Amino acid sequence: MQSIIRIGSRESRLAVRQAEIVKEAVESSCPGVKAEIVTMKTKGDRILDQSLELIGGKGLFVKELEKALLEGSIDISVHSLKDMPMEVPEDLPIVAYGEREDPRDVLVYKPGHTSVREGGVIGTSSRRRTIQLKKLYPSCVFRGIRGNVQTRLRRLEEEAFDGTVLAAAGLRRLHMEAVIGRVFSVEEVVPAAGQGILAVQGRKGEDYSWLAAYDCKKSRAEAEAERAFTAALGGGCTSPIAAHAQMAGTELQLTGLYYAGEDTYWTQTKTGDAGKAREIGLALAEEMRRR
Ligand SMILES: NCc1[nH]cc(CCC(=O)O)c1CC(=O)O
Repeated sequence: MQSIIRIGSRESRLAVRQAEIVKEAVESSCPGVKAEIVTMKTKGDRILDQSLELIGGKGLFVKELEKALLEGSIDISVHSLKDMPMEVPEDLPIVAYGEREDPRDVLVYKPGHTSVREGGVIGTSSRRRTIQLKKLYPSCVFRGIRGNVQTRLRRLEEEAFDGTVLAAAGLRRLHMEAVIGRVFSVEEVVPAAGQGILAVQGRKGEDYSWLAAYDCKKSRAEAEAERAFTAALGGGCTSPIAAHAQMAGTELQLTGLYYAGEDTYWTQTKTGDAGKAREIGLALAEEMRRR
């Protein structure tokens, strides 16, 4: 095994922090192995003035890193699983899943405030978050706010936003829990497939046994159920599909959110054998589509 591992990452603070989490895990479980982080700017990071859905979707955050993996300039790359397209190239599979951080969405208030005023403006570019928050804040207006965590918090402070929705996981990894105003339960706001899970992408056929200690079987099962559901309903790009799985013992419970158009949606839960995570995802998608 080579003793210097190169970990590819996007340049944002959150992305680098996530790569560091994997670096620390690998270095501590494999004595003698050192890792270095190689950062690159992706198209998704460069184009901030347009909706992701319009410029090409989630793939924009991973393409540059996939090219580097294929060329061999990095050995693995670390991503938020939530940002990975449902179809991963066959030669660049996900080779490990991190233990899940807090999967919930949170609301951050404008500095100095403890609520969102009646008729206030909530910043989010996510249709998944918008349709669910409209029920909780029926008087509010929802406006797009792209950019990484730091950019969004700055815009919340400087622009006409009363609150913004972020993933708890990102804030916790950055040790920024202090900005959290309200935490939404996974029933109030069903998270995106993979939210809170880190995905390590690698090259097919390569020996990644040094990641075995990092790989989390529970995250893998939950991710497979959530991503199978989302992929089956054509999500991941423009439709606001949500899915959240929880594995306990040998059981896995999956809640899916099905979007029927014009802000109409419903949720449904299915439980089954955790060893059949993908099948649960596909079956729930089928049941919800037929309803
Ligand atoms: N789209 C950006 C993104 N991708 C993953 C996370 C959070 C970390 C995670 O879900 O693991 C975030 C930030 C956010 O939604 O607030």
